[in-house]
Amino acid sequence: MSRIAILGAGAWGTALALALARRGGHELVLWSHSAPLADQLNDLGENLPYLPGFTLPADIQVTSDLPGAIFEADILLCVTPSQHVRGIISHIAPLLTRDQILVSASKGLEESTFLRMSQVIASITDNPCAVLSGPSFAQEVALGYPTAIVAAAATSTLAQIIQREFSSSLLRIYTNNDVTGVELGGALKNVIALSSGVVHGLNLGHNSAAALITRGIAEITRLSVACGGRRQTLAGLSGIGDLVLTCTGNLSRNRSVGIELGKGRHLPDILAGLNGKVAEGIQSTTAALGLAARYGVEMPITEQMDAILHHNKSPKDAIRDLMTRPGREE
Ligand SMILES: NC(=O)C1=CN([C@@H]2O[C@H](COP(=O)(O)OP(=O)(O)OC[C@H]3O[C@@H](n4cnc5c(N)ncnc54)[C@H](O)[C@@H]3O)[C@@H](O)[C@H]2O)C=CC1
Ligand SMILES: O=C(CO)COP(=O)(O)O
Repeated sequence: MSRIAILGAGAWGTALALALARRGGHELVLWSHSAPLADQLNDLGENLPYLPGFTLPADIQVTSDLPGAIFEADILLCVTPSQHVRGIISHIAPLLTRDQILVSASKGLEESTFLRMSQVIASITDNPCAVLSGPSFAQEVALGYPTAIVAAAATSTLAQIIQREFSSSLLRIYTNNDVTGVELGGALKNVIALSSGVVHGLNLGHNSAAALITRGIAEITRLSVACGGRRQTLAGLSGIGDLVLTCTGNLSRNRSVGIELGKGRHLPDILAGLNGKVAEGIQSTTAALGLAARYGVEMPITEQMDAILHHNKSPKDAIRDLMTRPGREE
């Protein structure tokens, strides 16, 4: 039996803990950065703030003791919001043994450095690192609905270890050795999901959403290829798969934030209503534009999203400016 430490007790960490518990075969520890939340999880057996309605099996250990959680863990599944990954990995790096595997399931870019999560991790430790990404609303995974995602690692051996350890009849895992494409697909779809929410909030119908999904994958692919990813990866689960899910699914937080922006609400008010839940696209928009500038890649939707989020541009003006750009070949 291997021991898996799940670092992050938000919706996704909790849903993965439930999926792994159902699968069986692992000793599971779920770490929360918040001691009161860990106590509440232990007392109630339910994650009320982030994933209410699901009972955590008693054999999942819940703790806020980070060194204790990672001690003798074979796999450390890092599933905190992206902007906290550096702090947590820096904290545990001196405690890691060489063969402990790190897996990032966070979907975002570091706002200040534009780095993907596996790059953040590699800048701190040489431990093996893989990535999990793909279309997977936490609530649906917790409900046990069939879900397919990708395990990406530089070597197929490592990707296959993750495939083997996480697969079940409800969670199908494909492998991929294009870590760059898989991570950028997962992070950048959040930016387009925000924009898809904006057109929904403006009541602009289905054509506009389909246009954003299609032109969104075009700009995600351009940037990913410029960064060294494979075009084909963006046609997969962690590209178009996750993009379609989050641009159309009502469970997407990024899309929900976009809807509120489209309705004319201000970002600080919307964020206050999220009660600590993350919409990663907000920070990833800034980082994506930074990468786009570095590689000379055109990202018109991301640019307009940045203007709405961070420069008070009105959503209506942003859509008008997208529609009136000079004509292009598809
Ligand atoms: N919710 C979902 O359906 C999915 C989420 N993801 C990704 O998983 C990552 C985590 O998202 P969720 O679990 O949804 O989060 P969430 O929005 O449910 O909860 C926020 C999390 O941030 C934690 N947090 C707050 N301050 C912190 C700090 N200072 N240090 C460490 N942690 C802190 C909270 O304890 C909580 O675990 C994100 O990158 C997200 O994109 C990926 C797939 C599905
Ligand atoms: O990544 C997700 C599903 O694959 C969840 O998307 P949101 O963060 O927009 O809710």
